[in-house]
Amino acid sequence: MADAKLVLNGEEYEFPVVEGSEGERGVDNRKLRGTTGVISYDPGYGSTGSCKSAITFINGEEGVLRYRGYAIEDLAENASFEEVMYLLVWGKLPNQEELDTFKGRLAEHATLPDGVVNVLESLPNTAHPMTVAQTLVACLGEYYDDDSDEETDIIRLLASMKALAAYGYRKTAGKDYVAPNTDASYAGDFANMMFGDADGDYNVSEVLETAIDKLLTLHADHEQNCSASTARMIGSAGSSLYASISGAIGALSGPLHGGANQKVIEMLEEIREADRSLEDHIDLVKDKSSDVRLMGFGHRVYKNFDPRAKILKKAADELLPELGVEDPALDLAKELEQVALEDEYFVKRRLYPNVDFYSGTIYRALGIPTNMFTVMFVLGRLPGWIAQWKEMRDDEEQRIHRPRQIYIGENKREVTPISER
Ligand SMILES: CC(=O)SCCNC(=O)CCNC(=O)[C@H](O)C(C)(C)COP(=O)(O)OP(=O)(O)OC[C@H]1O[C@@H](n2cnc3c(N)ncnc32)[C@H](O)[C@@H]1OP(=O)(O)O
Ligand SMILES: O=C([O-])CC(=O)C(=O)O
Repeated sequence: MADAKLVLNGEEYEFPVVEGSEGERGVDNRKLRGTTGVISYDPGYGSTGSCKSAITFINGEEGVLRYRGYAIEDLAENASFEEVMYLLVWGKLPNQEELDTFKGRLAEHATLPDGVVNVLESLPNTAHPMTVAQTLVACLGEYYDDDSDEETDIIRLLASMKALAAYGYRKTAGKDYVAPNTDASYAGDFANMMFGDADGDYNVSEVLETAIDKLLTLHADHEQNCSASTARMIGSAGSSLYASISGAIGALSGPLHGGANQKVIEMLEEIREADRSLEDHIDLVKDKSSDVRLMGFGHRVYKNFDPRAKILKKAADELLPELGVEDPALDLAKELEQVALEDEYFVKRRLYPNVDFYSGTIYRALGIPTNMFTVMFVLGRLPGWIAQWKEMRDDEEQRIHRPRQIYIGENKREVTPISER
């Protein structure tokens, strides 16, 4: 039986190849495209480049984030979310004519097909909004009876997402659906469908519209994170855009990923309700047996600071007074950040607030219910997922995503009769 080699933390180990595998059949793996005889063990893919990408650049040491070369700070300040969507998906900032055409196409596809609304109606009111979003995206493509092309699917999905998100909320709130307003901005239309009066005129304040627009931009892409990788993984099998994005929503819902924004507010509430000191909470987090993490802290790539967390903290400080909202959770979050950043445990592991730490206090001030926070993330991240999916599909080197494993199970065995086991 041949042995194969495993490289683990720079050291080589030998392990037996199970009979019948390529090694045994005498295929020299190294001669096959991209299949090496040595499989590196990299759980969680911490140091595996899964693709080449021209979309988003991150320097985790310096806290730099750029979409297509533009700094996140610049885009948040000087570009609308529609421009950012266009930039991510089509690779350039649109000129006025391109932007108008894009907005026109979004408006054309903004109304949800009746069948999708029927599916929404059939879901239980207790379903988590992320389950609702994932379900509706998975079936959206089934309700168009034409042979659509890739570009139309992209537009449809981008255009539908704001109604999918807002209607999910209105259904559980027992409110009538508000029709899309094709003259409004993306952020404004979402806000109107979410909070507007079904019979009333468009009446979204500039503060609300601007805040949502910026939040969406800040969340719009983040290279090969878990959900974007999921979209690429699913799409690499030739699966549809809808299937890929639906899977990405499932990945984002997890508390270690986008679901952390909901968990942060729940954690802050729990600390307040239990009247627990911040030091005690930090001790709980540090106690590995508690399995409690400081939600909204830590990041695979940022090891110094997350630029979005800085922007969001400042935005929360400015926006809450502007909205006339006082939220003790914001002060608590700031104090908790301070206590954590002075603690050796966090310093040593280079754990800092991530994008999810302050976003929830803003969502809450805007009137968005806690269980909708991660759906807000979906709304922002959608163009990033689409851009990643499209880039993968357009890449000539692309092939089905298929990591290998280090088999650690039993070697070849034979079935013994049940009476002898
Ligand atoms: C949009 C986003 O997805 S941003 C991330 C949102 N998620 C969260 O906020 C959840 C809390 N954070 C985490 O769980 C992690 O920091 C993640 C998932 C973001 C990154 O995980 P990884 O890169 O795999 O880091 P990993 O889990 O290996 O952590 C490294 C060390 O720091 C510790 N650590 C990491 N994050 C935290 C945290 N938030 N609280 C306490 N300890 C933490 C780990 O226990 C580990 O300690 P050890 O070396 O003693 O075992
Ligand atoms: O990049 C990651 O691992 C998580 C993510 O999506 C983000 O921070 O926006």
